[in-house]
Amino acid sequence: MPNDHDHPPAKKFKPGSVFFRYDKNKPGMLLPRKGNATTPIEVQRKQLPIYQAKPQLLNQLRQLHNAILIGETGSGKTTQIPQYLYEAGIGRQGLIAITQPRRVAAISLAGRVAEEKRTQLGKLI
Ligand SMILES: Nc1ncnc2c1ncn2[C@@H]1O[C@H](COP(=O)(O)OP(=O)(O)OP(=O)(O)O)[C@@H](O)[C@H]1O
Repeated sequence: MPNDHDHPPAKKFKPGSVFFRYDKNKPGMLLPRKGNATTPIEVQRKQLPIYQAKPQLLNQLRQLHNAILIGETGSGKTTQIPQYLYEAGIGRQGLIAITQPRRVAAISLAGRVAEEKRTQLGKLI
C-alpha cells in the first residue's frame, strides 16, 4: 500500500487546480494557493459557483436519500455542501462525514472549513 509520500494528493498535482500554484524557485513543485486575504471569507463563499445552486440543492437533498453531484473542480462541492447541510439543519442529529483520497487533502479541507466556520479545528469540525 503506497503512503502519502509515494503518491501525493491528486489535487496537488492537478494542472490548473485552483488550489495550487507553481513554485518559481523549485521547478516542478506545486504549492498551496495563497489565501485571498482581501476578500472576506463570507464573500469568497458566495462567489463559488455552487452558491447559486444552494436553494435548489437543499430543496432536492431534503427529498432524497441518496444523490450524486457532479460539478467542476473548485466549484465548492466539498467545502460548501457539508456547510449547507449543517446550516439547513440536515444531518445535525448525526454526523456529516466527508471523505478525501489522501490524508493531506483531508487535513487541508478540514482546516479550510473550520476557517470558514470560524471555529477551532477539532471541535465542530
Ligand atoms: N485548503 C484550502 N485553502 C484555501 N482555499 C481553499 C481550500 N480548499 C478549498 N478552498 C477554496 O474553496 C473553493 C472550493 O473548493 P472545494 O474543495 O469545495 O471544491 P470542489 O468542487 O469540491 O473541488 P474538487 O472537485 O476538486 O474536489 C476552492 O475553489 C478554493 O477557492
